[in-house]
Amino acid sequence: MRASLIQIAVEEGESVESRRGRVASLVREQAGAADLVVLPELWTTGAFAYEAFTDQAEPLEGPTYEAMAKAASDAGVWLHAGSIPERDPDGSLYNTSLVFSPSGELKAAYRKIHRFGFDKGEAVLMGAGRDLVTVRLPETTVGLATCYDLRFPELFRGLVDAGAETLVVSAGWPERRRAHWTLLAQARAVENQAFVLACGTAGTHAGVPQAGHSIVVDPWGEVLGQAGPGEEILTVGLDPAKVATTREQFPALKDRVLGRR
Ligand SMILES: O=C(O)CCC(=O)C(=O)O
Repeated sequence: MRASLIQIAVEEGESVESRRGRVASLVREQAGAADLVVLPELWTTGAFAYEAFTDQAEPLEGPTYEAMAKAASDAGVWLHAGSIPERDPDGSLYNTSLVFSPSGELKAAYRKIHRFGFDKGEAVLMGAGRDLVTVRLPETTVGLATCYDLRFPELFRGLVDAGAETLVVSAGWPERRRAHWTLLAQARAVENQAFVLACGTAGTHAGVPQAGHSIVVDPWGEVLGQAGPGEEILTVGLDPAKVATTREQFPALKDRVLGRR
C-alpha cells in the first residue's frame, strides 16, 4: 500500500478558492502513485486563522466536500481530505475531517475531540466532537485524529480498541513545537503498534510559522519517511501486515492491566 501526504503551504496571499483548486489538482496527480492520500488540518483557512473559521465555515457537504469527492474519484484514491471548518445546521462550528472512497463517496467524518487554544481560539470558537471514528480501507483499518489530539494517548488507545491499525493525524502544527510533533508521532506508533501517518502544513499564516515535517512511522517506531519544512508530497510504501506481525512478535498490547476493554 502506498500513501501520499500532501504537505501544502497555507499562506494568506492565496485565496481559499485558489488553494482548493490547487489541492484538488495535487490529489489528482496522485492517480496511480498512491492508494491513500492525506491532507492537513483546516487547509482552506489555516489552523490558526481564527477569524476565517467563521467567515469560511461551510456545511459538511459544502464546496470543499464537493471538490475533494471529485478529486478522490478522478484520481481513484482513498482520500483523507484533511479537515474543514464545518458549520452544523444548528449554527455551531466543528473542525471536521472527511474521508472519501476512490469512487468519491464519503466514508467517514470526524469532529476533532480536543480543541486547541486553552481559553481562546479554536477552543472557544468550535464545538468538541464526541465520537471516535475508524474507517475500513481494503488493506487496513484507519483511526482518525486531528492535530492537538496527538497529545492525548487515550484517544489513540480507544481507536486501537475499535480496530485501528493505521492512525492518521491531520494537523496544522506550529514550528515552535516541532520536536513534540516528531516525538509524539513516534510514541503513538510504538505504544499502539500501529502505523502513524501525520500530515501537517508548511508556510506561515496568522503569524504562526508551520512545522511541516509530515511523518510516517511504522508499528515498530521506525520513521519510514519525513518531509522537510516546505511544501512537499511525501510518498511512502507501507506493508499493512506489519501491524499483525509486530503485535504477535512483541505482544505488549495483550499485557494491558488498566483501562482494558
Ligand atoms: O499541540 C500543539 O502543540 C499544537 C496543536 C495545534 O496547533 C492544533 O491543534 O491546532
